Amino acid sequence: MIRSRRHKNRRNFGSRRPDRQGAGRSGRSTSQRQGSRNQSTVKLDKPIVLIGLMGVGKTTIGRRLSRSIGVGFVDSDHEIEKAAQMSVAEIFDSYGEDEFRAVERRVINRLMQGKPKVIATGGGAFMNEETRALIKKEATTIWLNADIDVLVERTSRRDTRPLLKKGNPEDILRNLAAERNPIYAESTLQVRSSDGPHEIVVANMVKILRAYYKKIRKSHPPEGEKKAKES
Ligand SMILES: Nc1ncnc2c1ncn2[C@@H]1O[C@H](COP(=O)(O)OP(=O)(O)OP(=O)(O)O)[C@@H](O)[C@H]1O
Ligand SMILES: O=C(O)C1=C[C@@H](O)[C@@H](O)[C@H](O)C1
Ligand SMILES: [Mg+2]
Repeated sequence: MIRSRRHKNRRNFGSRRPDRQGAGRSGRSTSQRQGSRNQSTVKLDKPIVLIGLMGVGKTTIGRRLSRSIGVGFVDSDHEIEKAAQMSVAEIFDSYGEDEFRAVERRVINRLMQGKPKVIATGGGAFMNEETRALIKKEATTIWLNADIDVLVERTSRRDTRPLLKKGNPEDILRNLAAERNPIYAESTLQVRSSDGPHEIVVANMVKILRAYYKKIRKSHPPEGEKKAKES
């Protein structure tokens, strides 16, 4: 089992609670403070979990989405790297993918506790049966999707994804899309991550989220509202 270098005596290092990470003296995270300036705060009942292939924008779009709706943001790959004090590539090299997936499940479980926030996952997280069951039970999921040629270009910008080093990145992404897309399609919502400014994708996400919350709150009004209607 991977052990945190910072927490050598702690087993299951992925279980540390993150609630106040990135929080300033106000106790609110940077993205919460920035979000409150944008006047588009959305009240979340559950975390929003972003899923999709490598390079689709889970991290960069997710961070912007969190600012835009005034909630916190965390990224499971970054949290794993922080806890292990190793990069994702080093974890794959030293411990293998199975161990990475086990740590990823624990970290995502921890990240879903506490105040609802936006959580960007690694591209393979939702493919793990246990992790998927946990995410589907506890979160609203958004599948970010894009064409393969767009993903090839975006992932070519950084050499940090171990799965893409095993051969031709375009072939690997095509195979992963064929295998994963039917599973990603189990998400609550889907959004295209087309090329162009990130803000356009974020605005589209906010629109789709608002429509979804409106629909579910109409069919399942919060307890307070239900009582008011009954009386
Ligand atoms: N909608 C978009 N338009 C233009 N560029 C984008 C868009 N979304 C992401 N990018 C760019 O693509 C690259 C990869 O994005 P990002 O790291 O957010 O992907 P990811 O889904 O988190 O990937 P991974 O699963 O490997 O963590 C970054 O350079 C990012 O700025
Ligand atoms: O798609 C995947 O399986 C991965 C995506 C990255 O975010 C990392 O989580 C890791 O490189 C594996
Ligand atoms: Mg990412």
